[in-house]
Amino acid sequence: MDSHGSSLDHAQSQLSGVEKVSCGWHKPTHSRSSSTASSRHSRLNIKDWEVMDDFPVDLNLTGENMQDANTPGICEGYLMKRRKWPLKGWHKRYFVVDKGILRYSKNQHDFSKGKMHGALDVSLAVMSVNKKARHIDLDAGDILYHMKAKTPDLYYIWVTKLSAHRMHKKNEAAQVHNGFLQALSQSSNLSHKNSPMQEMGTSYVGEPLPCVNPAVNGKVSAWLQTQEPDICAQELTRCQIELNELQRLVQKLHSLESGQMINNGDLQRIISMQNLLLDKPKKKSGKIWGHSHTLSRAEALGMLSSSHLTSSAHLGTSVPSIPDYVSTQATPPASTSSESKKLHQDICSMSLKVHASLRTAHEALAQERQRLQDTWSSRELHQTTSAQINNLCSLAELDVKSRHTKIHKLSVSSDSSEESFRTVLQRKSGSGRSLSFHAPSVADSGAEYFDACDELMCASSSEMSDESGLSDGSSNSEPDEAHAMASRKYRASLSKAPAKLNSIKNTGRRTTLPAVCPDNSHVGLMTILYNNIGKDLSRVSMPAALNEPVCLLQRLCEELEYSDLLDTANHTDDPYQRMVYIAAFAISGYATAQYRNRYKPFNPVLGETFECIREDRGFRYISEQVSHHPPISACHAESNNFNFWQDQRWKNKFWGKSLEIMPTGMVNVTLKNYGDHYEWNKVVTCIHNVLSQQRYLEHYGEVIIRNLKSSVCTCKITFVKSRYWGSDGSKNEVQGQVLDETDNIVHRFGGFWHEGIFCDTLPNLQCIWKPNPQPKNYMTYYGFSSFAMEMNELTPDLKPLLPPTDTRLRPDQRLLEEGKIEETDKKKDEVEEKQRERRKILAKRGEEHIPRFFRKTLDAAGKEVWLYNGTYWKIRDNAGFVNVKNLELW
Ligand SMILES: CC(C)CCC[C@@H](C)[C@H]1CC[C@H]2[C@@H]3CC=C4C[C@@H](O)CC[C@]4(C)[C@H]3CC[C@]12C
Repeated sequence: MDSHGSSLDHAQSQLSGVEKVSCGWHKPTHSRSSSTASSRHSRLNIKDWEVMDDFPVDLNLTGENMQDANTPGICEGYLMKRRKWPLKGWHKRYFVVDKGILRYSKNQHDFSKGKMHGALDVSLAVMSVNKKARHIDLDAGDILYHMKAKTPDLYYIWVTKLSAHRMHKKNEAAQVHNGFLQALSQSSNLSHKNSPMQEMGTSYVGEPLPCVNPAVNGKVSAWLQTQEPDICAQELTRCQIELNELQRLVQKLHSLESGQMINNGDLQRIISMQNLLLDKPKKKSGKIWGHSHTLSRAEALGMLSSSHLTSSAHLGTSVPSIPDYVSTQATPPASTSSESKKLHQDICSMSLKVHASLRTAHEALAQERQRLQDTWSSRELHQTTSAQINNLCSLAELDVKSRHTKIHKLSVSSDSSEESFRTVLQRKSGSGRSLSFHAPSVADSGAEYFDACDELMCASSSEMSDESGLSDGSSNSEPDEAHAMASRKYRASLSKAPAKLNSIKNTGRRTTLPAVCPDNSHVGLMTILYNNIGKDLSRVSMPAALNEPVCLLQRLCEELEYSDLLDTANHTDDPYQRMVYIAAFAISGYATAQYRNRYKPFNPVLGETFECIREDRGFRYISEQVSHHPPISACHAESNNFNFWQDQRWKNKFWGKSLEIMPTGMVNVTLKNYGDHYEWNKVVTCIHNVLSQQRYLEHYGEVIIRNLKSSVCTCKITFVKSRYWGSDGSKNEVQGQVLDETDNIVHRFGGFWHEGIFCDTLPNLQCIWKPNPQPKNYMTYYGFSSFAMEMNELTPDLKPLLPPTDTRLRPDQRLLEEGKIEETDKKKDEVEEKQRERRKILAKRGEEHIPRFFRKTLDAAGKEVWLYNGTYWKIRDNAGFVNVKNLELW
C-alpha cells in the first residue's frame, strides 16, 4: 500500500495546482466480486478491485474547524468513460470534480459552455478502484460511472482527488446533520414543553450540538414551531435526546477503551479474510460456500439496518458504503472492566430506545403516506389533477418544443404553432405499412398526434446522453428534450384512457391476503449481501421477513396478468399491429415491479411446481423449478389463442449500492391463428439502493422481438435508463418501434412500463395497454396487485387436485402469508435443509435430479432451453396426482 502513496506523491508533483490531500485513499479495503462472466470487469482479475475506504466522519467538526479543513481543489481533465449503447465502448470524456460533484462533458469546450452529460455526488457513491487496470467505478445508487485513466499518474491523481472530495462532502453533510439535530432540540424545547421525556422525569439535558449554519437552524426551528405537536415530532424529540445520550455513552466508551479499539490493520485483516473466501468459492467446503452457508438469522437480524447507519452519517439520503459498515460491525476486543460492560449495556438499551422511537415516527409517517395515497387514488381528485397537469404540460411542451424546433431544425415544419405539432398521420392505415409525415391536419386528429418520430429516431445517434449504463448488454438510451416531450405526450394520452373494465370484474377469488406484510426495515441487509458477495441473490437464504408470500414460479405467472393482449394479437390480421400487441404484452410483464421492491419472492426448491388455471382468462399455466445450481424456473401456458413459455435464469452483479439482475432466458409466444412464433429477450432489472429503504427497481436495455415464422416484421423496444437530470417524470420510460423487413418504421409506441403504452400510429385503438388499478391498501399487502393476491390462494376444492409439490402446499410460504413470521423462519430452514438432504442422497448415488414436467433441449440457435413435456395436464386430467409417485419436498 505504501507504494501507492509514493507514486501518488510523484503523480501529484507533476500536476501544478493539485494540492496534497491527506485522505488516506491508499487504504482501500474491500475487494469486490462479481458473478457475471459476461461482465467486462470479470475479464479483469476480481482481486484487483478494491472498494475505497470511507473515512471517519467527524460529527464534532464545527464551523470554524470545518473551514480550516482542507477544501479540496477542483480537479479536471480527460478520462475514459464506459458507454453501453449506442457506440458501446470506452469514450474520452472531460471530467471535473468540484465541491464533491463530479460532472462530465464530451470535451473541455462543451464543459466550458455548460453542455453537461452527467453529474454525480461523489460523497454518496461507493467508489471501487482497480489499480492495475486504472479503473475507477462510482456507484451512487441511481447513477453508476465506469471510468478509466490513461496513465497511472492520472489514475492516482483522480483517485486522490475523488477521495478528498468524498471525505470533505461527507464531513459537510455530517455538520448539516448536527445542525439539524440541534435545531430540532432547540425547537422541541420551545414547542414541546411537555415532551414525553420530560413527563417521564428524565433529568438529562442534552449538550447543544455544534452547528455551523444558523440559517438552517433558524429555518428548521421556525418550521418545527409551526407544526402541530404530532406523534412524529414527539418521537423525533425523544429520539434526539436519546441520541445525545447515546453519543455521550459512546464517547465515554471510546475513552475507556482507547488503545483497545479495533485499528485499521485489524479491519483489513477481517476484510481480506472474507475476500480470501470470496475468491475461492468452489474450493471451500460446502459449509461456507454451498447452499448451506447462510448468515444465521440471529446475526442478520441483530445487525443494524442500513437505514440506521444512514442516519448516523448523512441526512438520510445515502447508504453507507461497505467499509463504513464493516467498521461498525467489527466487534471491539472484549473489555474486561465492569464499567465498560455496563456502558455496553447502556448503549444497547439506549439504541433500542432510539430504534423504538424511530419506528413509531416511521409508522406515523407511513400512515400519513397511506392517507395521502388513498386520497390520491380516489378517482375524482386524481383525474382532475391529472387533467390539470396535462394541460400545463401541453402548454409547457409547446414552448419547449418551439425552441427545440428552432435549435435543431428537426421538425417537419419550421412553424412552431400548435397545429404544426400534430403531424403524424397514417396514410395506409389499412395495411399498416410505412408511415408518412405530412402537413398538419387537426381534423384528422381525433386522438393525440404528434411528430415525435423524427426525434425518436435521431435520438439514438445523439451525443447528448447520460452514458451511465450499468452493465454490458444493457442499452442506454439517450432521449433529448424532444424525446422527453414525446414521452410526456404519451403519458398525457395515457392518463386520458380509461382503465380496462375487466380488471374490476369479480372473479370469485380472494381480494386480499390473510395477513398484512411484516416491517422488515430492521433486517441487516448489508451484512447478508456482503457475506454473499458474488453469489446469486436467489441462492442466498434470507430471513423470512424479507420474503413475500409468492415464489418465483408464481412471479413468472404474474407476467401473464395481461394475457388478453395475446388474445387480441391472435385476432389481429395485420402482422404489424399484431406485433404491437405482442410488444405491449412483453412490457406489461414489468408493471408489477413498480410496487414490489421491499420483499423478495421465495426461491422454489428443486422439483417445486406451480399450476394456475384461469378459466376467466382462458389459459392454464404450469411451472417447475428444473435446476437448483444455477436456479432455473421453467414455465408453460396454453390457451385457445396462444402458447407461452420461458425458462428464466439470471446473473446478478452487485456494484456496492445497486444490484443488477440480468436474465438470460428467452420468452416465447406462439399464436394459434397465424402460426407466429415470437421470441424475445428480457432487459436488465436494477435494484437501486438495494441496501436502503429507498430501494426502487429500474428496467433498462433493449428488447428485440422476432417472429421466427416470418421475417415480415420485428420489433425493437427500448427501456430507457433514467437520466440524472430527468425528473421523476422520465422514469420507467419505454419506447418502441415495429419495423418492416427493410427496417422502416411501421408503428411506433411509447409510454411507461408502470403506466401504460400508447400507440399513435394505429388506426383506432390508441391506448394499447394500461395496468390495472392497484387494490386498496396494497402497500400493506406487499404491494401485490389483485392478480398477485390470487396466486397463492388455496381453496378446498383445489387442494386434492394439486400435486404435493405445488407451491400452494409449501408450508413456510403459507405461514408467511398468514403473518406468522417466526414460524416461517423455522419452517423455511427445515424446507431448505430437506432440499440439501435430497441433494446429498442423489450425489451419493451419483444421480442427477430429473425434472418431471419439462425437458432440456437445444433450440435452433443451439441454446439450452426447457420445454414442457406434456405430462402435467395429462396426469391431472386422468389419474390425478394422488395415484402417481410424487416427490416429497416438505
Ligand atoms: C433483499 C430484498 C429484500 C430486496 C428486494 C429484491 C427484489 C426486489 C428482487 C429479488 C428477485 C428479483 C426478481 C428476480 C427475477 C426477475 C425476472 C426478470 O425477468 C424481471 C425481474 C425479476 C422479477 C426480479 C425483480 C426484482 C426481485 C423481485
